[in-house]
Amino acid sequence: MYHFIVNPNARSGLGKDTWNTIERVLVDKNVDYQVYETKYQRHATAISRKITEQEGIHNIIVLGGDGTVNEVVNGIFDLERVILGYVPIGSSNDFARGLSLSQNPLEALAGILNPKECVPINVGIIGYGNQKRRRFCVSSGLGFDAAVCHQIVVSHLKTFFNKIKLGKLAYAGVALQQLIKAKPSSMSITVDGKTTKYEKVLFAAAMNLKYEGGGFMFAPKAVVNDSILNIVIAHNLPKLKILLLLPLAYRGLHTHFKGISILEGKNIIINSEVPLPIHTDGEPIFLHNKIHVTLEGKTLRVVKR
Ligand SMILES: Nc1ncnc2c1ncn2[C@@H]1O[C@H](COP(=O)(O)OP(=O)(O)OP(=O)(O)O)[C@@H](O)[C@H]1O
Repeated sequence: MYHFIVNPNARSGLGKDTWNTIERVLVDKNVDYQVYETKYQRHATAISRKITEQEGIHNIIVLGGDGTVNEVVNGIFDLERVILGYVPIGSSNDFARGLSLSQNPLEALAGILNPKECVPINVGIIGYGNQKRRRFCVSSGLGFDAAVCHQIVVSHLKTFFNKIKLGKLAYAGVALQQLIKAKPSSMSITVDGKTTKYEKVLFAAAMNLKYEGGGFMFAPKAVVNDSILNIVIAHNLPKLKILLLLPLAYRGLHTHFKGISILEGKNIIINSEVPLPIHTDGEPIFLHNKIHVTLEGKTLRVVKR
């Protein structure tokens, strides 16, 4: 039995259309499936928790964007008892990009129904506030990148630009606006017990996969199942230089420049002098000074093709 968790609203309604196409194939092929459409924020977490609380191995297929994958993974009761399939239709698709999954829905479905390769992936955990925790698959961090995610959610720009198939333009516009507003902060970053102080940090992100923000290859050396997180720190950078580095980051070339530091480790504590927005897989969480990032002990199997 395949459990499809579908965000009909992903990419401003494309989720529903894609599901209709997928469902025709499932009916045609006589596949045993159950569909659950998400109706509100975090609904996908409740659905996946309910499915995975049952005994046995569960085939869960997510149809949505990175945010829906994040919500589903946060609901999984036991990571080792799930095989996750993914039909990516979000605006960012960094999870699919980082794992080199097909971004063609029917091709992705064919792989899910007849898998040739599954990859075990590490799952990150961010701790913040009063003992709150969230899992992530792509990245989690604080500062500028999280501020962009916040603003995207409150501005409705993404809905408009998605409708005219230019979702990425919404991110570019908001990123520019947030860059102008950004006030870099001092941070002390402890990785596996070693603390380094950084001045004027624009953002610090713990990355499990290479890409975030809709295709920025911020961590070119990240490997999804090496049990190591890459911590990308952008610090002491004039804003004009950041504008020049962002396009280079699409190809991972920003790492050659002063002001970009990348650390590696699995137990990370970030203390910021001022409270900053934080995010998990692009889903915003409000302002915090301190985060603790690490990895789950168990991996999650994802159908690759
Ligand atoms: N029925 C719904 N109506 C409105 N929002 C929903 C609904 N179902 C889920 N959501 C919320 O939509 C948000 C974003 O969804 P998702 O990530 O699937 O698509 P996206 O934003 O288009 O893609 P991406 O995250 O890759 O940019 C999630 O935070 C989720 O909680």
